[in-house]
Amino acid sequence: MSKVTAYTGEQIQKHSTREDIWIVVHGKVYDVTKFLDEHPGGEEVILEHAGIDATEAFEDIGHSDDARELLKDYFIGDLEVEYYLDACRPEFPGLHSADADAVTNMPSLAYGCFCIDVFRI
Ligand code: HEM
Repeated sequence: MSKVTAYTGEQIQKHSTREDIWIVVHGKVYDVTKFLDEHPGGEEVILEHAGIDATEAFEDIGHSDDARELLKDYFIGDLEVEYYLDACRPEFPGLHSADADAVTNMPSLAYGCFCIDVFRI
């Protein structure tokens, strides 16, 4: 099985233009450059989340199961563990500790620091 690449917040933030745009949803990184034109909700809302975590916006809209399936086509890797948690990286808001996915979908802990505080909440 091939290893999934994990990207840091800094790496992801470099891809924040219309020509090269990555976003993060539930700890997974997506290259949505080719999807921008096709997004039924328009490109503007995706551009607003260029290079950052779009989980909250994605969920607030209440995307369909089809939309969630579609995400898979654009998957390029995981968000590195240390960027998962707001507490660790306030400048790159990751998943919130209350989000069960943050724990269940967490990639290998081998990727750098881990913020233990989340489990105390
Ligand atoms: C790669 C990420 C995304 C994918 C694959 C995606 C996919 C879709 C799809 C398939 C729809 C049609 C309705 C549905 O099936 O739910 C949709 C609608 C929409 N999406 Fe996204 N979306 C993404 C990211 C976002 C983000 C980050 C926002 C930020 C707010 C957003 C906002 C919207 C809005 C406003 C609509 C229109 C809803 C409506 O007019 O009924 N989407 N999206």
